[in-house]
Amino acid sequence: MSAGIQARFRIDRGAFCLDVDLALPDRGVSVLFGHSGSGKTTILRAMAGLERAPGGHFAIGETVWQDADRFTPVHEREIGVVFQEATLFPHLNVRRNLEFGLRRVPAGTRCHRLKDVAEMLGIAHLLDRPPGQLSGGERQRAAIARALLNTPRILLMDEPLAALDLKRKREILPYLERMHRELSIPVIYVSHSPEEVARLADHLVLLDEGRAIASGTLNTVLSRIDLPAAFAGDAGVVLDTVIDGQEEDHITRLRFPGGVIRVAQRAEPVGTPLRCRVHARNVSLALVPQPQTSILNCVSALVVDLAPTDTPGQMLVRLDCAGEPLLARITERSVRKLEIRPGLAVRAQIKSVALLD
Ligand SMILES: Nc1ncnc2c1ncn2[C@@H]1O[C@H](COP(=O)(O)OP(=O)(O)OP(=O)(O)O)[C@@H](O)[C@H]1O
Repeated sequence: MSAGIQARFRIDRGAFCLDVDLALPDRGVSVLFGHSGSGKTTILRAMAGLERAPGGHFAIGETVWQDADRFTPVHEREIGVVFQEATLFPHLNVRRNLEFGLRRVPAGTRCHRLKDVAEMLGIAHLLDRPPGQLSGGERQRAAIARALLNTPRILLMDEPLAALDLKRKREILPYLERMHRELSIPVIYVSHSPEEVARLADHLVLLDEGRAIASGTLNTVLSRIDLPAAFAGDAGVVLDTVIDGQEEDHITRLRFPGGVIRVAQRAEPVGTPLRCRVHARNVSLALVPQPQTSILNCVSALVVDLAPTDTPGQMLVRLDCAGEPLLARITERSVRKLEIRPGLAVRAQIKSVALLD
C-alpha cells in the first residue's frame, strides 16, 4: 500500500505562522477549508515549491520533493496548478493552449489525451476559439484541461471557482465532479465554500490561523461537534446514497446504509449514486415514531454525543445511523425534555435534504 501524501510545513511570517503536519490520501479530492488568511494558499504554494519552508517535508508515496536535504524546484515537480483566474495565453486558441500542457506526454498518445480531457471538461467544441471568446467558466475549464494534460502526479487547485458568478459556478461543478470520479491522481483543492466541500471533498482539512484543527474523511470532520465555529449555521453531513426506486406522488426513494430517504422525483435510473447534504438545522428528534407528521423522512439512530453551539439555547447532537453520522440541531429545552444523552435510541426526522447535483 502506498504511503499517501505527507506534507509538513512550518513558515514563520511574524504575524502569521503556518505549522501543519498533514497525511492526505493519494487519491480523491482533499479540500483545504478555512477562513481568509488561515493559510490555505500558503500550503498549496509550499506543495508546489513556490514557497520555501525550511525543514519541511513533502512527499507523494515514494516521490519526495522536499526533505532535510532536498528541495525539488517547482519546474521539476510534476504538478498541475489551477488558480482563481484562468491563466491562458490570449494569443493562442484553446487547442494551442492545451498543447502547451502536453510536453511530458509521449507523442503517440497526445491527440487521444487532448480529445479525452477536452471532452471530460466539455470544451471539445471550443478548441479553435481564442480565450477572449470564452465565458469565465469555459476559460477555467480550459485551464484545468491544460493542467491535466501535463500528466501531473498531483493537481493543486486554489479556489478555481472563486472568480466566477453563481451561475458559472453551478455550470462548472458537474465537470469537477466528473473529473473527481474519473481521475486517479490526487487533487488538493482550496475552498471556503461549504457547498464545494460537500460536493467535491473526500478528505477535509479544517485550517485556523495556520494550523490544521481537523483532518479526516469528509463525514468524520463534518460530524465533529467540537468544532462549532467551522461551519456554524451550515453544520451538517453528506450522505452518499443510491436511487432505490420510484414511488407514487412523484417521489424517488434513496437508500443509504442508515435507511431510506424520500425526495422529489428524479429521472435517473435505479442504482444511480446521489450525494446529498443534510443540514443539522433540518433534523429534529423524537423518542417514538410520529405517525401524525408531514415529514416523510425518519430514520432510527443512536445519540453519540452533544455539545452547545455558538447560538445560546441551541445544541448540536451527533447521531449514529447504522454507522453513518448525522447531526441534529435542537434546543436545549428539547434536550432536557427528551432527556437526550449518549446511547439513547431516537428517531431522527429529516425535514429536507439538499441534493448535490
Ligand atoms: N508573501 C507574503 N508575505 C507575508 N505574508 C503573507 C504573504 N502571503 C500571505 N501572507 C499572509 O499569510 C497569511 C496566510 O495567507 P494565505 O494566502 O495562505 O491565506 P488563505 O487561507 O489562502 O486566505 P484566502 O482565503 O484569503 O486566500 C495571511 O495572514 C497573509 O496576509
